[in-house]
Amino acid sequence: MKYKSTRGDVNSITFKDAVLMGLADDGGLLIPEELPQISNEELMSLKDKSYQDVAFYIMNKYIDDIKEDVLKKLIDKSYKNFDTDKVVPLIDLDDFYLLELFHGPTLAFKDVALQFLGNLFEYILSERKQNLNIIGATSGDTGSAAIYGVRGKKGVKIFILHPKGRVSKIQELQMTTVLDKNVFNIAVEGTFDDCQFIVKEIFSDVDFKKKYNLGSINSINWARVLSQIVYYFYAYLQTKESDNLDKINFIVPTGNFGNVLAGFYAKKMGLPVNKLVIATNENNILHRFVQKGDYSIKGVVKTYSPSMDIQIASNFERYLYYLYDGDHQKVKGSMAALKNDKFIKFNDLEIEKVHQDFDSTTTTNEETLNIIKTVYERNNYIVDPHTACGVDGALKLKDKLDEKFICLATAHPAKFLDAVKVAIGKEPEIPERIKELFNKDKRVYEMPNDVNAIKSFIEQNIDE
Ligand SMILES: N[C@@H](CCOP(=O)(O)O)C(=O)O
Repeated sequence: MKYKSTRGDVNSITFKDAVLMGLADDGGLLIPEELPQISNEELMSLKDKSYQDVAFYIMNKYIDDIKEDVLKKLIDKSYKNFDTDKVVPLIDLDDFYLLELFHGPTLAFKDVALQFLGNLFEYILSERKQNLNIIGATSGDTGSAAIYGVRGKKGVKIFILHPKGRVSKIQELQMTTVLDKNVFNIAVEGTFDDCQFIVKEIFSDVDFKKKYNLGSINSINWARVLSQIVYYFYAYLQTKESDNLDKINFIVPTGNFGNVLAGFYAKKMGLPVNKLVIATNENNILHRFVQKGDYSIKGVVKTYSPSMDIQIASNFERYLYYLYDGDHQKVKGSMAALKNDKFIKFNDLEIEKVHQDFDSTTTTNEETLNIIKTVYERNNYIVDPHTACGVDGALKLKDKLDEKFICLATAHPAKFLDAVKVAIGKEPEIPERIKELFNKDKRVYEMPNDVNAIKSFIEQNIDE
């Protein structure tokens, strides 16, 4: 399988090169040249297989420059640090299923991809005798998952930008208490969108990127999306509906559009999915897009689900490529319009096409708290505020969509103690590894929202 850019000026590169390139050198995002298909027979042959086996089967369709036995080893190593054999267990709560994606080291779905990406980087870098300087932006969960994915790996430094005061206390501690010399946490005076903008600006300086071997751990990186495609298959295979190959809806709490995009790829590969529902909080640009074709950027508001406090979803560009039937010029035009005019215009035909695959919901802060309470009282189960947006969406759409829902439970509630306490009057059970964070030393660099200042900080601390 070869990879190309959504903007058309990078073509035919290998999987390993795509992983190291991160953001395509023409400013676009890398996508596979073809979409591998999976037949119903193949799908059924995966039933009762382990997560690792399903991961190998799906990923191997997209990777032809890593030997099969090496890929298997990388996958096995990546899921050793999860606290359940199933890696991502599916819970049946009668009205809907919950896919628990938070059993990795940092208790969020990001671990599923970032444990793999850390091992993949290590393997490719040692093969090429190369160093890597990772630069990433986080609204809360990616940062710690990336740091845990690469800590202790040789030849890697990592710089993570987070919006100061806009992540939860636990999310902040999970990042800033890692004191390894190769880890740099930068708290930026701004929003996640500002952080992501800075990262993309730095990557767009291709000379700088090449001089310092810059790499990406955000879902800009194709390997992130690929690892996440796997759990859509694995989740489906665990449902009762899969016995008859019946369709199912997935509802995905959405910020940067990487997670739901992975579901889109799974659907395009042949997984029996009815709708992928984009669940947003009050930062609901993607909901306005799906419902009315209104993709206009408004200010980011702070919510109980900070990881989704995003207006400019980086993976949207990958989806645009498919919406525009592979027209690179149209993708470039829309991305330029978004940068300059702060909106993209869509026509009715395009929105009709969006509705073939997607539906969407939006959840207010108040509704988020209500849902945490409702699920707790009804099911004796505590969902985190991001998952709550998904569950809220599933309940809102259950009369419209007949098929059963799988709600992606994207984080452990202990990461959001304050919100949970407001909702149900008590804290969830706190895992030992979270309790320990409160007694640890911290290191964080506070910086202005300024590309040049951050670029020169990185340059001073980077390896050539
Ligand atoms: N919600 C994310 C934001 C970054 O998204 P990514 O999927 O591109 O890494 C976070 O928690 O950091």
